[in-house]
Amino acid sequence: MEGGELPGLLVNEIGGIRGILHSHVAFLRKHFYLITMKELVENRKHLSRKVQAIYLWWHKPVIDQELLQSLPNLKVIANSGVGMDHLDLKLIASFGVKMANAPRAVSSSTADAGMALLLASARRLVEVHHIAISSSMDYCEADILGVKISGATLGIIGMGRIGYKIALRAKAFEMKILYHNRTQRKAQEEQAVGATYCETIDSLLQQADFVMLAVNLTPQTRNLIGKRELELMKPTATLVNISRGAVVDQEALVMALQTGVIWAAALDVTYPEPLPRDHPLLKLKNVIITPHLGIKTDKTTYMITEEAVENILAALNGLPMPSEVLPS
Ligand SMILES: O=C(O)[C@H](O)CO
Repeated sequence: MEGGELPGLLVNEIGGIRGILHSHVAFLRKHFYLITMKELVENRKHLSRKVQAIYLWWHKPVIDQELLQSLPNLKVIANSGVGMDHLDLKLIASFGVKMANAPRAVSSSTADAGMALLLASARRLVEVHHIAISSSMDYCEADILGVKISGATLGIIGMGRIGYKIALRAKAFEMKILYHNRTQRKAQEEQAVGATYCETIDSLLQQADFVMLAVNLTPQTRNLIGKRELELMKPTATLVNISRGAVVDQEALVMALQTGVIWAAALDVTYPEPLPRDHPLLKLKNVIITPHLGIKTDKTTYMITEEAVENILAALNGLPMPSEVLPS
């Protein structure tokens, strides 16, 4: 069955490690004739002309010149997340192909994940879980003392949708909120959560008990937090990263955590992902690492697919796309 006149949608695979979720297939098939990369490779002559859209799941399939050249009717690529750092936007645009991300769907869950990491790190949940399930349950109270959340200062770097949702959550936890935003000051958001704007990242780093990274990865934010920045942080502070691993100089971070320059780190993102099993970050007690958990809830992933479909259909029908991303 070829889906009648439905437009062809290329996906990496269905299920598996880098495939769209089985639970989304029926919904996608209402609108598209689904083609997997394997099917495309096996039947290029027949299928390549059918592909009008690509839905990227966990950055797959890889979009390169060869793939773009092989799909003469491709009109739009939708990404299952907000970060587009894995794509060469200029290359894609040069083929006349539009692009979209999914900012509406991802922000709440990513902010939840950031807050979960902050809380887990502050109260040492992973360490105490291991104590609780160990046979002896012997521990010295002084060894599991954490950081009090209410009254502590959170510094958010990047006050976009996700940064703002983190601020809303932090307000409910009675935290003092500082933020820095590279492009513009966010007066409305500031007022809504009682946040204080820091002109410079340095001043935020010096004051915060928790630093939350919520920026996109761009050439300007790569290695934004290096040795110098870590040394500006309080020795009692925690770094939480929910953006991209490459925003932090990981070697400098390892050193800072090993030598007590900062107290702890909680990372949803690293480079590479996953880290090699012998990576020093995996050996440190003052680090919590989650495997890019941000969007991973049943409802969020479904909403992402809905947002992708909305964008693809708009592009195919010549309508404005709700979350179009233009090359900068
Ligand atoms: O970019 C995002 O929205 C998440 O990191 C998932 O890729």
